[in-house]
Amino acid sequence: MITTTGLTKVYRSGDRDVTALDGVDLHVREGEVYGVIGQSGAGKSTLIRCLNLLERPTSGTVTVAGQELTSIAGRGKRAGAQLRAARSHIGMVFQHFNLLSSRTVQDNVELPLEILKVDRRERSRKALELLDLVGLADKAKAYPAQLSGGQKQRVGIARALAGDPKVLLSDEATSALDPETTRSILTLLRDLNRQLGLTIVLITHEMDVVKTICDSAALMKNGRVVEQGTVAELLATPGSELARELFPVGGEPSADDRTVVDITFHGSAATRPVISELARTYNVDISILGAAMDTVGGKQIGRMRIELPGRFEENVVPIGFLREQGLQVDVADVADLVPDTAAAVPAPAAAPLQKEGAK
Ligand SMILES: Nc1ncnc2c1ncn2[C@@H]1O[C@H](COP(=O)(O)OP(=O)(O)OP(=O)(O)O)[C@@H](O)[C@H]1O
Repeated sequence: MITTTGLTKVYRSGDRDVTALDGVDLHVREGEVYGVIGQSGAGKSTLIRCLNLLERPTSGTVTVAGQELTSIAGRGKRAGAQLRAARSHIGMVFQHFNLLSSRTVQDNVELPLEILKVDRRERSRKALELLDLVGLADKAKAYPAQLSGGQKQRVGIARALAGDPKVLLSDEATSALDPETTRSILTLLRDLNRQLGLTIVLITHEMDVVKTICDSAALMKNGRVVEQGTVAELLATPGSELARELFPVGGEPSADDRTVVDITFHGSAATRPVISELARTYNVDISILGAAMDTVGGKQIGRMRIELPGRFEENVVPIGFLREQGLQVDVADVADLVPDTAAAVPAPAAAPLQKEGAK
């Protein structure tokens, strides 16, 4: 549904250039909820704004629903009309809602339809239908100031859907909301994705958002996408930072002559008794050091850190057994995990994906 190739954006800031996007190749499949995560300044906002050409990329291409937007050249009248038409298939939701305070809720939702020159009756019909869809049928005549944050975002979502978009872009849509309201907005986005077959790209700095509704995710750093794929693919990728952030498992070994193994379960492997099979088959004592089980995009996924007696060389066969079961198995470096040794040689800390402050 969305493909970018070599997407690059360089801003001129005073007398220096800032490369906000540095050759981004993104692939978003039709009907998926795709999360882009990264720290403040990683280039997430720039990426999402380039997807509907709110921001003109310096180079590279953007193709949405088969149409290459970046080939609609220039800023003339004709290019403007073409771009408006293409953009009507792409809705956008903003962190601070961007509602017009002087207009009623219904008139805010009708705004994109006015721009598309839809007649008044049809505009009104469509706006009321969308307000019903987002659960605000009774607020049509209210003004934004009379609404809660969550209700304002519902209006923002209804407005974004006015042009019957195939794609919805969400720029930190929940980061101004409290946790409960965040959950209700994420549920609404998930329902819209399923009911309307809407493809959703959302940018966020919260791993919980990815965990709650995303089928796929990309991690951005310094203007580049450093990891991307379905959540299951990421979990199956050795050393994936996103997988580690999604399912952090801690736990230190009881001594340094132990083997520590991180196991990722998904699909049918999540429900098989592999640990007890391992213990029985190899008559080995297994300690569970840490574990996290969760449901991601409706699928059960989990990670577990176990400890086996003896060093790695003594555990090659049991580890091979786990791999044969189709599990993702990563052998941890015990020297990094034992506190005394780790203090002498500090492991690089995984930077928390937190916003460092509002822009
Ligand atoms: N209009 C602009 N002019 C100059 N530099 C800009 C502009 N917009 C963004 N940048 C720079 O581009 C880089 C990427 O910014 P961007 O807003 O895309 O990051 P982000 O990941 O969305 O961050 P945040 O989570 O804080 O919103 C940053 O270094 C930023 O300072």
